[in-house]
Amino acid sequence: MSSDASEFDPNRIESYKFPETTYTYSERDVALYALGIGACARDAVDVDQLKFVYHDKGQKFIQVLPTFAALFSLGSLPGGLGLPGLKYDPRLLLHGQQYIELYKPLPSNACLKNTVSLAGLHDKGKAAILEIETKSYDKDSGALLCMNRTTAFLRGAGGFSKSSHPYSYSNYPKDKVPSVKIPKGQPFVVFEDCTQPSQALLYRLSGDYNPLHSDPTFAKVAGFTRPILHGLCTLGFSVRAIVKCICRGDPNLVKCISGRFLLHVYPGETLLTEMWLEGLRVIYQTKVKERSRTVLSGYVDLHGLSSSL
Ligand SMILES: CCCCCCC/C=C/C(=O)SCCNC(=O)CCNC(=O)[C@H](O)C(C)(C)COP(=O)(O)OP(=O)(O)OC[C@H]1O[C@@H](n2cnc3c(N)ncnc32)[C@H](O)[C@@H]1OP(=O)(O)O
Repeated sequence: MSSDASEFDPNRIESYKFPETTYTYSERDVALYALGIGACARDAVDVDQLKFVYHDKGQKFIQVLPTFAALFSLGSLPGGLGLPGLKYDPRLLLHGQQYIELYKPLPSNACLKNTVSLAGLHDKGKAAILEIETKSYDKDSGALLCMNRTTAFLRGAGGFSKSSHPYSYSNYPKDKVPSVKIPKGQPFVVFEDCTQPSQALLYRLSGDYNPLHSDPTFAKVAGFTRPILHGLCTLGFSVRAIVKCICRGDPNLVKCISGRFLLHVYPGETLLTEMWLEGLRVIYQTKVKERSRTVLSGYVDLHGLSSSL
């Protein structure tokens, strides 16, 4: 049976072969990203942060924060989500989740080859959930550096299932689904950080130019009183807090990162990142202080613990 080209067609989406893409970045991009997620904003000589924006203490290369890897996922989709069979309103797209596995320390400049595939597609009735997997290889050495699984929550695009059973496709086992239970006890540490009113305007220069984060009229159509912060910016603030407080500034202790965006953040709001340590897993949740609302939760797995902890 042929389907109408303007219809949401899960089979066409599933069979789409994404083109391979390249993504090149320099130390300038690394430093700009770090500033975009608030590094050194409160203290320009912070010993745990300066190395992410400057050749501190004569270091040869600027160090790379682990969440920088998330940029490769959006960078691997230069045409955005214009997939055949995917019918949705781009104004209603929200970032739902981000999952990152890091296999090697990220170089401070590189040319990457990205392979992209569909990781999941789910009909939630009021929304469609689309998951995209990106594997990033160093083009010169061929080494696999990291994998991203990016989840888009497409409001209003659900209801496309053809049977009574809601459509659900995943290319990874269900027990690998990032889920997190926040412990009942007091957090091991809480880190407070202020986002700036201009935070999203700075962060967008790292490559996500969606007007949801900069254009007041667009933001209103999307259902917000003003432009909201990029989810990946909030994730960057939270993981930077974990690198500072638990990894004692060492970005290479981070093995894997998982986060679910629970509520939007307005630029200028204060973020409180609460962290619990369970073995080599840091469970975290981030709250907006002014509204007492949790906006992000997830976990970060570490290779080991800093000896000074
Ligand atoms: C793929 C590449 C393109 C990515 C482009 C990224 C562009 C960047 C955009 C942004 O940065 S937007 C800003 C960051 N994101 C946000 O601010 C979103 C914050 N979250 C919310 O507002 C809400 O959580 C929500 C996403 C609107 C969902 O809330 P809602 O109340 O509508 O959902 P529920 O009724 O609780 O759940 C329905 C169903 O969906 C599942 N689900 C809920 N939240 C998420 C989520 N964040 N990610 C993935 N899935 C989610 C939930 O489990 C339910 O499923 P079932 O349990 O019923 O099976």
